[in-house]
Amino acid sequence: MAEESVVSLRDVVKTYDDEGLSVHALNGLSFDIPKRRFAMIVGPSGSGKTTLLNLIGCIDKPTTGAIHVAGEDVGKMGDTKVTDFRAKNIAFIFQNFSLFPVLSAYENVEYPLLLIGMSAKERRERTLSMLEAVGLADQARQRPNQLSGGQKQRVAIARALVKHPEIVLADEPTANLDSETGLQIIELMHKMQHEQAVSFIFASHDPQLISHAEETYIIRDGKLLEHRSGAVQ
Ligand SMILES: Nc1ncnc2c1ncn2[C@@H]1O[C@H](COP(=O)(O)OP(=O)(O)OP(=O)(O)O)[C@@H](O)[C@H]1O
Repeated sequence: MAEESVVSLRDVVKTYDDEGLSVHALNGLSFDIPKRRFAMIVGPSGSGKTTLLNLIGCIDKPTTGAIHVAGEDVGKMGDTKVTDFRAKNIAFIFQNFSLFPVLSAYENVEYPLLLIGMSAKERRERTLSMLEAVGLADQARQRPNQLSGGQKQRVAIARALVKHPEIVLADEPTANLDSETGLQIIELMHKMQHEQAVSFIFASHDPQLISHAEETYIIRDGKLLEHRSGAVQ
C-alpha cells in the first residue's frame, strides 16, 4: 500500500448469496485512494458503490481479496478489533441523515464522543466548536424534526467530524436535498474536509457533487472502468 493512500483495494471480490443465487457485486477491484481528498465512487444503480463503501467502512468483509484502510488490513481483523477501529477512524453520512430523533442536535453530535470514552469537558468543547463550524450554534437544542433537511445534514456532518476520524464515508449525501441546499452542503463538506485534513469518500449519482471531486473512480458491474484525478464533467 502506497504510504499516502487511505484505502487500498487488491483483487476485491464481493459475492452475496441471494436465496441460493450468487450475486457478484464486486468483481476484482484494485485501486488506491489517496489520503485527504474529496474522492468520489461513481456508477449506475447496482454497480457496487454501496457494497464498496460498506467494505471500506468495515461494515462488511470482502469474499476474497485484500482491503487496507488507514494502513490496517481490515479484511483480516477480528470482530472486536474491527468495531474499535471503526469507532475511532471511520464516520458515515447518509442520504436520510440517520439522526437520533429523540436527541437534540447537540446530543447527536456529542454521541460518537461518548462511544470513544472522551471526558465530559472535552466532549463539550468539541461538540460546541463543531456545531459552530457547521453554522448551527443557535440550533443546538433543537431535535431533528425541528430542523430543515439542510440543517439535519449539517448535524450529520458535525457528528461525522467531531471525533476527528481518518475517513468520512458518504452514501448519496445530497439525494434528499434540493439542488441549492445540496450545493451548500457540498461546499460545507469541502470546506470541512480541507480544514480537518480528513479523507472524504462519496458514492453518488449527483452531477453537482461529482463536479467537486478531486479523485473519481467510475465503476460498472463491480469493476473499475476508469480513475480520473479531478472531476468528471
Ligand atoms: N445484501 C445483499 N444481498 C444480495 N444482493 C445484494 C445485497 N446488497 C447488494 N446486492 C446486489 O449487489 C449489487 C450491487 O449493489 P450495490 O447496492 O452495491 O449497488 P449501488 O451501486 O450502490 O446501487 P444504487 O446506486 O442503486 O444504490 C446489486 O446487484 C445488488 O442487487
